[in-house]
Amino acid sequence: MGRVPAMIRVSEIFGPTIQGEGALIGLPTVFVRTGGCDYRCSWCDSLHAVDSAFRHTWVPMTAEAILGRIAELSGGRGLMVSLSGGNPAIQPLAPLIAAGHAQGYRFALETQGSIAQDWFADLDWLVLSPKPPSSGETVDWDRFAACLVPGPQVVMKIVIFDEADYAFARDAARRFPDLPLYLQPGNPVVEETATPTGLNERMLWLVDRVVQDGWFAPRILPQLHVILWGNKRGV
Ligand SMILES: C[S@@+](CC[C@H](N)C(=O)[O-])C[C@H]1O[C@@H](n2cnc3c(N)ncnc32)[C@H](O)[C@@H]1O
Ligand SMILES: Nc1nc2[nH]cc(C(=O)O)c2c(=O)[nH]1
Ligand code: SF4
Ligand SMILES: [Mg+2]
Repeated sequence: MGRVPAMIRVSEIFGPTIQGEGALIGLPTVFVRTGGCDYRCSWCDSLHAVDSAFRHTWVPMTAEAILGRIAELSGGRGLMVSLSGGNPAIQPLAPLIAAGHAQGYRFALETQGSIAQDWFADLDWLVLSPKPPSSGETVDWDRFAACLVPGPQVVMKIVIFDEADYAFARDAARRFPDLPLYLQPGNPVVEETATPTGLNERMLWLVDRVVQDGWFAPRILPQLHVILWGNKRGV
């Protein structure tokens, strides 16, 4: 009997669009958003992939089926695939990454760093996004450090809403001085039907804060997709 392929729980697959955040900003990307998360950040902009009330919308898919959909969306041309969620680290993604590489795709994975997997080593990019105090979650730094496997380009991306989050980012930078750091202002209005407000003001506050401190290591970037499309899903 053949092996039953492990199922990946998928909330949505969309693109190509541009990566709106962090190190790969602006790069044409297909997103695979998995369903389910071990965190529940107070300001999560992707609750439809976190809250179990949306569980009925998550579809179990094989790696082969997901690659088929990526190929449809990309016209079969290799491009960057972003594995996000929810927490994609809780899904069996190793076969998808291996088969996708063979077809010319590259893979970035976005995770909070709460769960490490051996197969992170097979990624091209690993975006670790430890959660600041405003999220209501608490980082286990030992678990976070366990995510730092050799292989992918690893970067850190931290969302900042307030002064306490800023202090958290400074502490994270002291703990992991070798990780390129991206700071991203938080979007406080995440309902799909609502228009985000005050994005410019938050960005300006953060730029000011960093520059006034003489802290010249991080890059400060807005969520480009939110500027362009607001809280619309699937972009
Ligand atoms: C929805 S999460 C999914 C991946 C993973 N669970 C994580 O948090 O890294 C993708 C990225 O969006 C960020 N994010 C979520 N809600 C946000 C908000 N309201 N404003 C700004 N960034 C947000 C997260 O911090 C993370 O960097
Ligand atoms: N365009 C675009 N860029 C993104 N970067 C991170 C996203 C995410 O929700 O993981 C995201 C997203 O949903 N859309
Ligand atoms: S860890 Fe990521 S997906 Fe999970 S609740 Fe927080 S922001 Fe949302
Ligand atoms: Mg998002």
